[in-house]
Amino acid sequence: MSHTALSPALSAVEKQDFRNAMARLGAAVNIITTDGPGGRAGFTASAVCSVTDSPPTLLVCLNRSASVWPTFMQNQVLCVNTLAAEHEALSNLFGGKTPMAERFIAAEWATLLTGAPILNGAVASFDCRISQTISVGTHDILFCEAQALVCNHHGAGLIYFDRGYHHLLRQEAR
Ligand SMILES: NC(=O)C1=CN([C@@H]2O[C@H](COP(=O)(O)OP(=O)(O)OC[C@H]3O[C@@H](n4cnc5c(N)ncnc54)[C@H](O)[C@@H]3O)[C@@H](O)[C@H]2O)C=CC1
Ligand SMILES: Cc1cc2nc3c(=O)[nH]c(=O)nc-3n(C[C@H](O)[C@H](O)[C@H](O)COP(=O)(O)O)c2cc1C
Repeated sequence: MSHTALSPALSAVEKQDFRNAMARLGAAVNIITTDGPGGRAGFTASAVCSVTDSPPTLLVCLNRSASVWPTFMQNQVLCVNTLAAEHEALSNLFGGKTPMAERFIAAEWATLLTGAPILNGAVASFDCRISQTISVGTHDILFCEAQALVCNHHGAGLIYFDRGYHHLLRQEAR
């Protein structure tokens, strides 16, 4: 049986159409930090998700053209700091272009096991070692095995949806 390929004009998804559709997927906002021999760095990421609880693993997608990419590759440790509603301005600071020292001075940080900066007041922080990296297109998928956790059960979460920030409150807190 022969198959007729769809013409590229019908099957190809334009980059901008893909982005417009992706903008409709609400996602938590995170600041991903690292520290170690390569120095300290951090960036804002919405492309983060849970992979498996055994071993406890998340993934983070990082654009290889980001200024922070070499630092993460050198350090091989990172912390996924999931932001609270109050961290909207911080999210923009870590979202690109701002010099690294100016990003970190705007908040308070601690460390746990790996030395990656833990953000004070984050709704959750996952202190991780990078266990595996896979390149897909422009991005690297970093598989991150949690070594230690901080979980904050109070306060509102921060969601990025339709190219804007939204605050999430538990139903009973409204
Ligand atoms: N996964 C990523 O690398 C993301 C990058 N961004 C960057 O933040 C800035 C502002 O983004 P928006 O206001 O949401 O407008 P936008 O039109 O650039 O992006 C809309 C949506 O498309 C997806 N997206 C954007 N750039 C992407 C990329 N290079 N690779 C894969 N998916 C991508 C994201 O889900 C994003 O929310 C842009 O520079 C964008 O590239 C934002 C969200 C995710
Ligand atoms: C809301 C938001 C979500 C983002 N999500 C991602 C992401 O998941 N992956 C990524 O590589 N960049 C993401 N970015 C862009 C990076 O934060 C930005 O490229 C990074 O700070 C490096 O910028 P620089 O090269 O100017 O340092 C996001 C930006 C914003 C504002």
